Amino acid sequence: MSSSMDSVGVARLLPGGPVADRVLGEVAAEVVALRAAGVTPSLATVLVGDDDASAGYIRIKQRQAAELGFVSPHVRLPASASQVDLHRVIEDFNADRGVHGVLVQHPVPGGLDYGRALQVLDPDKDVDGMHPVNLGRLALGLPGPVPCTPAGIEALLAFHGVSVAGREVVVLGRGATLGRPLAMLLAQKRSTTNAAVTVVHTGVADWPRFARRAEVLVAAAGVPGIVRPEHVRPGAVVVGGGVRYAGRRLLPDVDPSCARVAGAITPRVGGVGPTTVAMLFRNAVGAVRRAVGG
Ligand SMILES: Nc1nc2c(c(=O)[nH]1)N[C@@H](CN(C=O)c1ccc(C(=O)N[C@@H](CCC(=O)O)C(=O)O)cc1)CN2
Repeated sequence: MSSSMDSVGVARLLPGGPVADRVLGEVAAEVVALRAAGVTPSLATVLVGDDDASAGYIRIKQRQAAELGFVSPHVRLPASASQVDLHRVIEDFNADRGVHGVLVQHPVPGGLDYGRALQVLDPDKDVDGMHPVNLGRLALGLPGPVPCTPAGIEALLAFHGVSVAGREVVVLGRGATLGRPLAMLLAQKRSTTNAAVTVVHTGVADWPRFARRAEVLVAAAGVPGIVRPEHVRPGAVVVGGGVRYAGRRLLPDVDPSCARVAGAITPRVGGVGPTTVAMLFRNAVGAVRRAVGG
């Protein structure tokens, strides 16, 4: 771990931008090599409904795909689409040998089941690492796509020299997209992981007791402002992973005043978010490699 545990005052910032730039640079080099070998990487995107924030993220991903040299077919379904409509789109992309990766933006409108839709997706084309087969691989430490935000957090900590090996990491939140996969990831036996991980959730009345123990505290609750300075061990590393959206406005779990107590902290904007998009493309290029047998 860095010297952050020794100093209390104004926390060192842990931006995600440079981490994303590095990962995207590696992906870009791979895309050049794939194209030189006659392979055109393809990442399909699916958006259901009219959620502004989701439409914005799809635009970001489409733009990034084009910059990196991916083709990126897109299907937008109306909010009135049925589960069967959504499954049909996914099945069509599954069957298309020219499409290497598929992402379904979440959340999907109420009435649709994102988890069921993921089960229809070919696990080899699952660039979000959220198919049960891929979460199973993560649980067993087998190679495969890792959910983007957890993978981004691991990369962000490693990039900034925050070692979690042998450290007490507390993940506040147990959701399928962040808390649970992150806990599995950080507990793995690798140089950038190997942590002593505790998962606690806001249904545990005494969750602050666990949070205050953490040398690295990851907020993954999706409850705006829930993590406050009194929940942070002085000098700890605080990672803001969880967010909730009010329209397009992002409401993070971590109150900015935590920077007074933490040794290091991700910024409210430009922290974990950019690494999420970068990891999507790392997974996407992995899907291309699997498809072409590389
Ligand atoms: N299929 C998926 N759906 C969703 C995912 C995902 O990984 N796969 N994650 C989020 C949304 N998301 C990407 O899809 C995403 C969220 C936030 C950011 C980001 O960079 N945010 C900025 C803040 C911008 C602001 O203030 O509004 C930041 O953190 O600096 C990128 C991607 C849910 N859906």
